[in-house]
Amino acid sequence: MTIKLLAIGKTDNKDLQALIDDYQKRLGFYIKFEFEIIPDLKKVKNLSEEQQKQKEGELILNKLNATDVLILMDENGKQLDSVGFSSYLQKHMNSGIKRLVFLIGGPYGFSPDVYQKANGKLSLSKMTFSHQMIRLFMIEQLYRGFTILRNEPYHHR
Ligand SMILES: C[S@@+](CC[C@H](N)C(=O)[O-])C[C@H]1O[C@@H](n2cnc3c(N)ncnc32)[C@H](O)[C@@H]1O
Repeated sequence: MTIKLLAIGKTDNKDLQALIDDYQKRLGFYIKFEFEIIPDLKKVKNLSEEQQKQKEGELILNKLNATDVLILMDENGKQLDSVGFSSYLQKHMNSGIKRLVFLIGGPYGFSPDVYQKANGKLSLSKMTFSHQMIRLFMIEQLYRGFTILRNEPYHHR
């Protein structure tokens, strides 16, 4: 199985990018991992929030394969602890799917079309994080999940 993390908007912050690069590299030792950024929309001044979400949604849906399992990162989604998340990953790997896609929305969240296409929603907290920071938190949780599955001494229960 491949895990893909799809997000909207490039990170300009070099420190954040360096941490993402570090965890992305570590995660790559455990699983085929793809991280793709859809560039921010241009000329958004004249677009309402709804129109912006709709356009982002079209770009997102174009990136998906028919067989992908799509999980939206959403503060109102299902909450798991890290051990539970490692089991969640194992369950998806056992199910024989080709690619598990975790999607991080833009500043205003997801369009109705994207919600409709989703197979599930996952929350990292009831608090809202920036669309830039959540990608680091998610990659770290993926890495942590695989260290738990391998019984490696990164996660302390
Ligand atoms: C600034 S938030 C958007 C918040 C917006 N109110 C919404 O309706 O989603 C940007 C993106 O970060 C992700 N995100 C932020 N906090 C999260 C959390 N606690 N758990 C999971 N994803 C989160 C979601 O993918 C969200 O679409």
